[in-house]
Amino acid sequence: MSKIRVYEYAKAHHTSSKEIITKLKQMNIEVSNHMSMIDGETVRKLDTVYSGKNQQDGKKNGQNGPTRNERSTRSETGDRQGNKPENRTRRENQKPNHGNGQNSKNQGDNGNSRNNNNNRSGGSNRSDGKSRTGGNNRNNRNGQTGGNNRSNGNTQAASNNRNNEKSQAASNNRNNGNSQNTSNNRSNGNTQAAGNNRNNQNSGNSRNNGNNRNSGNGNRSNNGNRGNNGRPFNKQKKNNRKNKNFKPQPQPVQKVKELPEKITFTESLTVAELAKKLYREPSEIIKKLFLLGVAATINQQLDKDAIELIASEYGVEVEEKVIVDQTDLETYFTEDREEDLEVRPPVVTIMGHVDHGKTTTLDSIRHTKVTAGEAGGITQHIGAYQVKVGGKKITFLDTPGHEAFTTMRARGAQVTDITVLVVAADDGVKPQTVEAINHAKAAGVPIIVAVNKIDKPTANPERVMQELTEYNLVPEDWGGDTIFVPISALTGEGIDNLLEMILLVSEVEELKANPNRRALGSVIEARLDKGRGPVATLLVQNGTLRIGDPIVVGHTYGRVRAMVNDLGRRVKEAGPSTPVEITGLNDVPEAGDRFVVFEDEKTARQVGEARKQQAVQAHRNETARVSLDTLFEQMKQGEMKELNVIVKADVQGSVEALTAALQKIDVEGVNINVIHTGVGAINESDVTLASASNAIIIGFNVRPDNNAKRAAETEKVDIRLHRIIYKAIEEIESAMKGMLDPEYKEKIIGQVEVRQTFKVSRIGTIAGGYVTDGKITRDSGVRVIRDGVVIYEGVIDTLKRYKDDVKEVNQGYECGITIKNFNDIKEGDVIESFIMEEIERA
Ligand SMILES: Nc1nc2c(ncn2[C@@H]2O[C@H](COP(=O)(O)OP(=O)(O)OP(=O)(O)O)[C@@H](O)[C@H]2O)c(=O)[nH]1
Repeated sequence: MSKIRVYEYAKAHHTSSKEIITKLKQMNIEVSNHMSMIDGETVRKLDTVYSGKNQQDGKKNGQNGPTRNERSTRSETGDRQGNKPENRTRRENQKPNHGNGQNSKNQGDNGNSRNNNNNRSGGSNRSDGKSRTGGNNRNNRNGQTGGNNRSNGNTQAASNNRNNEKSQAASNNRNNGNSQNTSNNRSNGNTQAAGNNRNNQNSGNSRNNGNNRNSGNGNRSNNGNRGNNGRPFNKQKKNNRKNKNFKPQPQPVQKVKELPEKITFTESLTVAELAKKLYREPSEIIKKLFLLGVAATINQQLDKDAIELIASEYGVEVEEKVIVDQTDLETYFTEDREEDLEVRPPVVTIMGHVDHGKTTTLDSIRHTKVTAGEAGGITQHIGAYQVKVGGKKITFLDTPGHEAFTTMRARGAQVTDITVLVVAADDGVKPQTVEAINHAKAAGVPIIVAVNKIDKPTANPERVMQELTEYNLVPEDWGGDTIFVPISALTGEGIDNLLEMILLVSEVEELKANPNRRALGSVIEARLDKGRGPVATLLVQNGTLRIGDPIVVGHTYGRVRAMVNDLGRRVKEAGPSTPVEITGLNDVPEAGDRFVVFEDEKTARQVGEARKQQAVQAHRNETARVSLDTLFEQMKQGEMKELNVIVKADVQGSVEALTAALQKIDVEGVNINVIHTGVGAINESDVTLASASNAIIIGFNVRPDNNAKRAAETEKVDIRLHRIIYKAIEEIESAMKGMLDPEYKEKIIGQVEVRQTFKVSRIGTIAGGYVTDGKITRDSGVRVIRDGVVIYEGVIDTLKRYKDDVKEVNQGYECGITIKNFNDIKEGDVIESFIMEEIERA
């Protein structure tokens, strides 16, 4: 036997998936849920249990009701073979009755009555004579052919048959809206006791309950009932013929909609929603859930498991639709299958200290390689260029420096594969060299060191190597794994070697992309061109970009109108790692923005417009960066595992002391990671790095310069300034423990002009004043200002209006004030009232 799903097996064996799963567990066969596949072997094992059990079920209790088709088949057999199989059918039909307590009771009764009925039918044979035994079978057969009534008529009162006739006719009509049972009830009502009718009502929709009903009737009415039964059975058969294969809910007479083949949902469905999708009454779903041990209300949300379980009960396939945020461009940056990947050129950024030769190196590479290789090309600055070395391409971002690199990274674009760190051999490691190292390390990008200016007589490459070992950049010759290439950007010496090394590292990095998909990548730079409109240099990071592609770039969108490469040539397509300048966007994007090509322009426009809206909204809300104030919250929510810190101080000694002390802080769950240290003022580069790495900056005896201040404000970077090391440590530690004291800010709330003073023994000097501005409150702090100078600061002792103590006095009113421990108040003094307000933490 081939593989089969648990629920299919359960269906086929008239049992619940749950029971099969339990049974399998008992057999030590693990299945996760009802959708799990079971193999032939397992099926055989199950068969040993269920094939026997089924028969028994059939004989003994029929708890696991068969599908109706089966039921009808059996009843058919029963009809042909005699009472016993019919009896089985009836018992099996108990299942639908489980729906509510009353029903179950009835079932029990019915079950009994059914049995009894069989007995009775035997008995009835006796009592009714020929009519019953023969009549029964015949009836059923007749029922099939439509001659039922007549055969019944032979044995019973004609009126009964007529009733049946009528009732059936009526039932056919009525059934359109109601259950068959009801109709049966009515027909039975003519012939039977009212008690039956109640049973019928309880029985719910199932036709089989009709049997029960009939069974419950006295012998006298059995014939009539059988007549009734005959018809439904008959109908069942017709239905059976229609649906050869299993159809769990074929209520043929009712206009119940066919079950859908498949239903879909996202996240969850309420019982009512699921019922609607399955074209079933919610009560039916609630019953099923009840049988599965879940007491649910109509508005209850069902989880995926419950939905699948219920759907499997009906044999309906379920598909969960995961909502993808179409506007999140990151979701399009999906992994490719290994077999679709092809090697792509590395993207290289050149970093280093001022004047160490970054630009000269970039120019040197470009001139020797680009112009020589691509004859006739007029190099054009588009923010990046490609060179060919031995048939392999390398892409250089030609905005040197780590600022651009980190700005891009801060915007989520990690475009660089390899960093070339240019260090002048005559100058050695300088602050920006260290910054560059830290920026590259924070981004996890491999570093190749280009020791530049080796043509200079003062060049000392050894010293550079020595100094860099301090930053874990150890040359291979010295047992490390960093590639050092001595070059002279000016003379071109060593440039070829540098390029070779870049290719070597890129090979190790196994840089690959899939050229056969819609393009995705990042913006290198963008500007507004007077003639051409918005112009953006895009770096294709995956896929192939083509002219005419509908595209979303950051918060802009459009269609790629024209593409120009770094040689100023028009191109029709650009593969992975290729920089191209495009036009056709509706607005100017920003460097570091992501771009994604869409299938059609409509979607691109929708996504682009939605992103624009979001950007406006986001700008209003401003994303929360890590700050000491929110650190504890983020730690609690498990968002922070590592606190990135940048340390800037006045002297190297302080930097080291502070760094060492920070690293010793031991608070469970969070590590402190000092990503960059430096001597001197906090600069813009520190802020960009902090922003890109979600770090906080600690300044010791240093201040941020104006650019840094501005950048920190816009980027929402938390800068903490200290003059005492242990205070800095304490602050971080308490922030990590969630014990940062609230911050207070003074707020001046009013001014009182002293117009008179009264000296009262035992009380002191009372100032008779007039509130000229704002108000003064009983609990506010006060400052006594005389001739623009604060002469006393304290708190109010009493505040009165006439003789009454008051809580506050507003502008335009007079009041009497005494100040605690201060009696030197004079006419003309101004009493300033203030309160300390807690600053809301971001
Ligand atoms: N002798 C010698 N001079 C060099 C070499 N490389 C660069 N220079 C000189 O060093 C100076 C600075 O070079 P740049 O390429 O502008 O340095 P940079 O790192 O780009 O400088 P910034 O753009 O200011 O950060 C220029 O005068 C270059 O001519 C070299 O290999 N040898």
